[in-house]
Amino acid sequence: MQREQIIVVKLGTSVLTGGTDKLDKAHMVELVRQCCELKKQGHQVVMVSSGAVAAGREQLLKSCGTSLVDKQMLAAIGQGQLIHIWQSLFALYGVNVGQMLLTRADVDDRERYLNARDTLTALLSYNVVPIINENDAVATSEIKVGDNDNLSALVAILANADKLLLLTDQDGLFTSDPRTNADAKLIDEVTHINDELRQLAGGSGTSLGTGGMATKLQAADIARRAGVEVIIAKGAGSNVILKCMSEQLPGTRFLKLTAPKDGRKKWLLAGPKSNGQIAIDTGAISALQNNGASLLAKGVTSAFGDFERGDLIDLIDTNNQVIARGLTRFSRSEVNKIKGAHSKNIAQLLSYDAGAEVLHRDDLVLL
Ligand SMILES: Nc1ncnc2c1ncn2[C@@H]1O[C@H](COP(=O)(O)OP(=O)(O)O)[C@@H](O)[C@H]1O
Ligand SMILES: N[C@@H](CCC(=O)OP(=O)(O)O)C(=O)O
Repeated sequence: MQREQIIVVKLGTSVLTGGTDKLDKAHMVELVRQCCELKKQGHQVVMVSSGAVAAGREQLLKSCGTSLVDKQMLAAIGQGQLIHIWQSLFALYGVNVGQMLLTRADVDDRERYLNARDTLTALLSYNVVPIINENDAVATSEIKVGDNDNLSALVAILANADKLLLLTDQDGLFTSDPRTNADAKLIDEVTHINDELRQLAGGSGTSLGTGGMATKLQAADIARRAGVEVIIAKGAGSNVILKCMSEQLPGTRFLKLTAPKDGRKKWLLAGPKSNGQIAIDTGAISALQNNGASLLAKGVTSAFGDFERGDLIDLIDTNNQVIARGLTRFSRSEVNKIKGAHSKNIAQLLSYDAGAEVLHRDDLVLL
């Protein structure tokens, strides 16, 4: 018997419509049945459901544009319809659902992140299935997560999940888009996500999906760092969710990494937008990566962007690769004054004593 787990199931538009221009309600029943079976086995289920725009398009019964405001309008029409369908299907099994519509701002701000986390935890503690989507009707590009793959990774972190199932219209990540390359091979296990792998993952093959495999890979990268196992698999067919749990399905499995124990570090991984970058030298990188050290001014070579004390920034290496992120103790102009300086000279350079660490090890996560 498996240990009880928290499982986030992300259902792409492709799964919910079966590639048509309508929601495939018969398949939605099948997905709900499996979620309820998991609950019977003692697991907790969180659903991240796309499909609001598709449902809106179906309701409007006439073609509508593809501009941001058109999509927002379709989402406003479709989200109510979508949650109504989920609610009635789960009710067949006597299971209640709770809707949460999130935007980037709900995870960027630590207070709002904690509020969202508390709501999610409370829903689970009452045996309710949270059904989550982006709040498309109000989210503009500045405050959007932008795709439900990345949103589901953030949800997996919020829910402290064990597994994230990204269900889509392909068996998993292939060596190239199988829609355009018949020789593409399924990659069944991923232990490292690097640029080579990222180049294999293309965008969506249809006008319905958002982000394609590229955003699924980004999501897998975020979630696995937070200790969540990620599986990309095909959402069509029978018993897909149950088969994913028992590893019987073709799919791409991303092995999880050791997660930081500290909740604040997990929040940093959930990816609040960074306000700038601090470039550091190889000595500093080694101290951070090998000794878990804090970042001292001595290792800083330059600073970019517009950041103040307490803002989230990325630490980059000499190839501009982000190697860590965290909360800075100095603004950009202060970092520029003290970069390369020995800790004992900082107070003199700034004319006040603000400590020696640019980023304290408690406030940073390695990537
Ligand atoms: N390397 C790849 N392996 C598999 N699918 C890929 C790859 N590159 C791009 N894709 C495309 O990603 C699509 C799935 O993403 P998307 O259309 O956003 O679906 P969803 O609605 O499920 O999120 C596939 O149909 C495929 O065309
Ligand atoms: N929030 C949008 C879906 C966005 C999205 O990422 O779509 P998909 O790539 O189909 O998972 C909607 O409900 O229509």
